[in-house]
Amino acid sequence: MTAAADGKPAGQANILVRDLEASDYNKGYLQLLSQLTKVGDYDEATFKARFDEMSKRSDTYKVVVIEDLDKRQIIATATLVVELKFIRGCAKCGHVEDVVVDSTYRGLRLGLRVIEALMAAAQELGCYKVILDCSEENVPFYEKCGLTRKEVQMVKYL
Ligand SMILES: CC(=O)SCCNC(=O)CCNC(=O)[C@H](O)C(C)(C)COP(=O)(O)OP(=O)(O)OC[C@H]1O[C@@H](n2cnc3c(N)ncnc32)[C@H](O)[C@@H]1OP(=O)(O)O
Repeated sequence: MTAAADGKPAGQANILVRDLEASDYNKGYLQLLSQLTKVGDYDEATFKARFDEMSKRSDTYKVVVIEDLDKRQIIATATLVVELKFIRGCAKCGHVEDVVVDSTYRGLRLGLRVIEALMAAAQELGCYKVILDCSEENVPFYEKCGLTRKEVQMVKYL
């Protein structure tokens, strides 16, 4: 991705779609996530410990990122969590979480790219469906990604 002088992206992207790496702590991964929600204040060792826990469960967690190779910056991410079920012959259900594209890179189909990557991973991992919760305003985006509206979300914070 070449960025124009005003900071807005322009031209063809020099990007890489790949799995999250521990070194992405230093490429703005948490700053990107903070554009989605509160991340909290913690150091690199804490990030690395959580990264290692997730890496050990690679059949359960898949975190996809897009790196701007010129800036060495993480500009998009999404996470797949695979739930093991007893129903449907011990099926697996994929949950998409924590989808965010850096505000200066939105509208460049990078959101679509991370969702496509997760859908491919969900298929490879044997999920029979993929579900997610989102705001009303993001429904058109997910419809463009091939999902359809179903049921409602409920929550209780603990
Ligand atoms: C499960 C969850 O995590 S839900 C949380 C989702 N994340 C957020 O709300 C964080 C803030 N928002 C963002 O990071 C981004 O706006 C995202 C992730 C929602 C979308 O990423 P982008 O890279 O901007 O979207 P992208 O360019 O891939 O859009 C794909 C298509 O959806 C359309 N689209 C994207 N957002 C919207 C929208 N809000 N309303 C209507 N259409 C939209 C685009 O126009 C495009 O259509 P096209 O194929 O006809 O060109």
